[in-house]
Amino acid sequence: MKLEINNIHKSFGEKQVLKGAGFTFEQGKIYGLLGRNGAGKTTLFNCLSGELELDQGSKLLINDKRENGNDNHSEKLAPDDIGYVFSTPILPEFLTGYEFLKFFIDINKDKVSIDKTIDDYFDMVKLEASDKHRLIKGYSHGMKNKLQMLCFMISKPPVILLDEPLTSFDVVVALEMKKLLREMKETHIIIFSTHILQLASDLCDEIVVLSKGRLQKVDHELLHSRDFEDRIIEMLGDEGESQESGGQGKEVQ
Ligand SMILES: Nc1ncnc2c1ncn2[C@@H]1O[C@H](COP(=O)(O)OP(=O)(O)OP(=O)(O)O)[C@@H](O)[C@H]1O
Repeated sequence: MKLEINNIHKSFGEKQVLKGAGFTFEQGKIYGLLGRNGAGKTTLFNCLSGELELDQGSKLLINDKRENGNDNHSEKLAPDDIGYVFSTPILPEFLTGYEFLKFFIDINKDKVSIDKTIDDYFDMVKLEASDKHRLIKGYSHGMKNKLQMLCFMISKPPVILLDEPLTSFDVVVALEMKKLLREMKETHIIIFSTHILQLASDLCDEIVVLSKGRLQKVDHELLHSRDFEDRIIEMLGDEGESQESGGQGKEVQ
């Protein structure tokens, strides 16, 4: 399975944020999306999730399965294909975690593993028994993110977007979530935005930089090299070069 985005443009009034962003994201990998403040990472996620209309461009989900004699079956990315973990989680605060999850499981009955109970799901993200029956309103940011992650483990959308989620987790939970994401990547396309370079090099299989409205892949070799941070900072600071580069998934070495 692949997510192919082509020539995405998005402006707010006079401000052009995405200027022909293109890239192919593959199942089985965690992609780290890096970019300066205001580069357009959230805008890109909102365009992918359908929160925002594209001004121009396309987004296709390509399944590598044989259908009607064709090897690849591609279709427009639909909102249901996306699981979006917001940096500020949006959840019904007037319900308890347990009530919310029960409701979510009920409306996703067809997708739920029958061998799992609500408590099993809570155990998967290590949410304390005492917290399950508390109102979501009183949950910490990290606990709300965990609940969002649980929703995607239930509804299993093929593409998961995470907008700086791990920054709100304590070290123990962050480790658990990293483990979870590594397990989930086999069956999903996972893209997460972060400003923490250490986290990106530790967790991600590929790094993609959003600069001047376009996406650039960072050479895989660089990911675990000693020059990684210096090179990324150079790329993020090098506005002129990225504007000239064309950026349709261009690899930076
Ligand atoms: N709804 C909107 N209306 C007008 N301008 C917007 C809107 N959403 C985003 N922008 C502008 O688009 C640009 C990109 O914003 P975006 O939030 O996508 O950046 P970001 O890379 O996620 O930034 P950060 O790392 O600081 O979270 C910013 O200049 C922002 O002010």
